[in-house]
Amino acid sequence: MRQNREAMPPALTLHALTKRFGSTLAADGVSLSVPQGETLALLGPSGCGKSTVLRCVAGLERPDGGRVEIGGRDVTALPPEARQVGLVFQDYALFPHLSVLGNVAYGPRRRGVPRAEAEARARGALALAQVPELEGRRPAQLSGGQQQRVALARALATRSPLLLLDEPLSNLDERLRAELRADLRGLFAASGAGVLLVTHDQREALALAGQVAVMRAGRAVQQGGAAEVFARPATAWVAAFLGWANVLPGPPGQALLVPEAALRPGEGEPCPVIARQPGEAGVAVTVSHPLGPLTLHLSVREAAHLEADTLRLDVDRAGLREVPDDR
Ligand SMILES: Nc1ncnc2c1ncn2[C@@H]1O[C@H](COP(=O)(O)OP(=O)(O)OP(=O)(O)O)[C@@H](O)[C@H]1O
Repeated sequence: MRQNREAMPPALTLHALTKRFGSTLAADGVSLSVPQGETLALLGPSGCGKSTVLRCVAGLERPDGGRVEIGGRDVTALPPEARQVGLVFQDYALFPHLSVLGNVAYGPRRRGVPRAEAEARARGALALAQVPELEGRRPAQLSGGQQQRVALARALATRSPLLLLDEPLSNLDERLRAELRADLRGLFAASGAGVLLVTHDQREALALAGQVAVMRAGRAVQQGGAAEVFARPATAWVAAFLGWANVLPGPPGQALLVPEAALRPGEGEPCPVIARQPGEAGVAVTVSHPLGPLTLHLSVREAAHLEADTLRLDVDRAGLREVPDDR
């Protein structure tokens, strides 16, 4: 199976995709690839161009330059309906006058699949999204989380080789988001589709995607395996965006990345504690260290090392990395 997949063209390839809105360069030569059956998260702060890239892939925006290939086919000039993609946006956009089953069967029906077959596919997709019991309801009779599952089922029912999701969990409360996040990865795998997922949420990217592309001001600044990108950010800006607490000034033009794994509380010289914040499983403390202010999370047991207003802290210098400071 795996060999077959590798021999197949990627689900999606972008070559130097560029899109302007007036003087805003929303996408600035973005190149990336989503292998068959894999999920790539497009991750970046608000306004960096994530949705623009996704909309160009879907055919909802026309790029000013570059090429979009889906399954090895150049679709740059094709209208959305000819592109074979399943779309899930943050506002669901279900048809209010159709039942859930009608909504989910709509895609295959439009592609000429006979009604019985389209409804069978829709039921299969609703089962995958774990809401088969909702098929007779109208969208107005669904909760936000249910609507989002139906929107996912609708995208799955198209059996498109590429699914595009724009902040699919952002309208849900924290509990529902955690619940659906846990299901999505399995759902993506079961679909076999390539998935391009837009999110500004680092945790969501890490939980859902094997691959990550970090975007900043229209450009894809770092791409790779999700764990690798999080563990080895290429620049200070990427590290800070990914939530690294300790990005310290380095030699001119450089920053020093200090992973928490390089910090040894309870060893070394006493350092003054300059801030402390209770967390879920212990306490986050910031100490003044000769390298700069360092923040670390202490378990309840490690917090025993805190003495009055100091913490002994040793830094394993072998674990530090210098990267360009592009902040
Ligand atoms: N239709 C449009 N007309 C003019 N400018 C636009 C349009 N769509 C997007 N932009 C601009 O292009 C840039 C990228 O927007 P985009 O929506 O792609 O960012 P994003 O990363 O998806 O942001 P968010 O996370 O806030 O949704 C922004 O500066 C935005 O204001």
